[in-house]
Amino acid sequence: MTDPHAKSATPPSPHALDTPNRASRAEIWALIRPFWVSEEKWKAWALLLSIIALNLGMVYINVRLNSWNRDMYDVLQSRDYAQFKALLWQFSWLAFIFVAIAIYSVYLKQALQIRWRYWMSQRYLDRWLAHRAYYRIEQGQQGRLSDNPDQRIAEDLQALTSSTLSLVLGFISSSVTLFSFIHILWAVSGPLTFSALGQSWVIPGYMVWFVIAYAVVGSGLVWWIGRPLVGLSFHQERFEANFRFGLIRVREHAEAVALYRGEPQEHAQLTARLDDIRRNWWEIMRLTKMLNVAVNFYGQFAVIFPMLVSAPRYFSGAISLGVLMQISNAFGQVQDALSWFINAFTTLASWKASINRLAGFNADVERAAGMPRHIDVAPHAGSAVTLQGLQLSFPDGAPMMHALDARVESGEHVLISGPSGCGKSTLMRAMADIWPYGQGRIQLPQDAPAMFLPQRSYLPIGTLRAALSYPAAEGSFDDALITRYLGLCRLAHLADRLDVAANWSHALSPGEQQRLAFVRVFLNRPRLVFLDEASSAMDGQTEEVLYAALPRELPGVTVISIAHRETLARFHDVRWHFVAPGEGEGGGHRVEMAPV
Ligand SMILES: Nc1ncnc2c1ncn2[C@@H]1O[C@H](COP(=O)(O)OP(=O)(O)OP(=O)(O)O)[C@@H](O)[C@H]1O
Repeated sequence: MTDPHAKSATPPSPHALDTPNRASRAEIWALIRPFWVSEEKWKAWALLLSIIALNLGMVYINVRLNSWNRDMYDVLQSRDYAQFKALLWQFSWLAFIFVAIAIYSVYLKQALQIRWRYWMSQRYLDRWLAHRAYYRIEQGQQGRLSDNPDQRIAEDLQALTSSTLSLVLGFISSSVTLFSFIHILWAVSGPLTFSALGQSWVIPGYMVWFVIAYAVVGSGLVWWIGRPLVGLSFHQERFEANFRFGLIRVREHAEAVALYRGEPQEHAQLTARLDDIRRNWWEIMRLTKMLNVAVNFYGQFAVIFPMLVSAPRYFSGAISLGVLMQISNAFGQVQDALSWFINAFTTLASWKASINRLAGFNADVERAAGMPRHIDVAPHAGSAVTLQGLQLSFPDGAPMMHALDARVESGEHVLISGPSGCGKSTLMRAMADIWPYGQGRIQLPQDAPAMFLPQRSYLPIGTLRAALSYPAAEGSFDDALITRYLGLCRLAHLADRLDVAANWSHALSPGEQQRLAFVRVFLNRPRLVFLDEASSAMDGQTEEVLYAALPRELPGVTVISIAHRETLARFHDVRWHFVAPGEGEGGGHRVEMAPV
């Protein structure tokens, strides 16, 4: 059995960028809204409003610093030492408040972000694990349903929460900055008068128009050059995930790869994945280089541009040095704020992509949860397991098993046999209510807890005690009881390792893992036990010991087992044998019943 990380990962598709699900406004709202009206809402709103207040405080300090800038240069020009000292003090406390606000605005934003992400992730985990959506999404629906639920839950929720906050907070502070500094710029820049076409022209607040033109043209150019980077970085993430997944596969199947001497194959497929990363990375590098040319020229020129355009007024004596510096500073603020709006499109694009993928994931979970169940599995008051007109089909609707009517009395032991691939495990999946294809009715006794043992049991990574107790929580059983059953299942040598944490699916042999699964049965004491070749890796003698122990340790237990070894027949009362359909006879395998 594999590590849970590897289990949850499906091979990431390089086409994951193709997000056919375009989230509607209602879906976007449905994704964003719940947290803000949940039980967490008071803290969330308090944090958000505090952050907004801090951001507005920062804009205010920037406005104060802008006037300070003007005063400082004027004082320097007039060589007024007393005023110079006063301004230095003023700067000190302004800077102190600014630093404090800057630190706490980031800190509170991060706090809000983790609260929101945690809350959303919990909700998504609930939905993914409920109604066995996690299983149905993987089962038979590949290609149609969205890939990588693990990435949706881990990465997209993180991206959604952080990008939404950045966009909202950025929008508010950039709007306020823009409003405040355009106001200042308009007030201090004065009119530009010039002659053209034999006429005299006056442009009021001309710096405002210059900064708008500069930011729109400059940031627009930067955005236009950098636009393909959004897609490329998404691809990069996929390729990285693909590569990581390949490495995990080798790690998880290390023994099989080693026995097959599959290293050259593995090397080739890992190199192919690495090549994808490299190819995409070169594209990213090429674009980043072009982008850096634009960004650096734009940034550097922004330092002298406002001076250049206000120089005529300064040299004509219309404005002081302080005002020149104030214009330059206000120009920078307005330009930054405008650039934010232009660059926000990039963040918006990735935010929208995350939204689309999450909306797709939600739709898949809903579809999986609401998948029509033609096989009705229901509890009933009786003590028998009954199958009424149970037919099994393949996912495409082709018949797998003929209609079956059967009854398993409490305490009865049924052996299911038949050729490989005929549908034995599927019959058990149907009884476990995880196979939706087919029709008919299955009734299980309502007060009889059931336990299904597959050929390879799932062993959680953790202590041996936790693995033995699963699905019950660690600590549910006495050590003395665990030790007794370890002895019964011929695992006494593990008794002193109950507290050892390990990846037990790697540490134990397949036969030991199957014996461990039997310990679980004895500890959890179900009334119904389904064994799907659950002892196939054991030696015949141990297998018989464990089959014999079942009714002795769990008196009255009902056992339905699939097994290939004839020696096990004597532990059963009835045999259900799958018989292949004859020539020209459709409808899948027939099940014949006979006493053993
Ligand atoms: N998720 C699935 N999608 C499509 N076909 C499936 C799926 N699961 C099982 N099958 C098919 O259903 C058939 C029955 O499978 P099942 O696992 O029940 O066989 P089995 O009788 O238990 O075989 P074995 O003895 O080898 O374990 C097989 O042909 C298998 O390929």
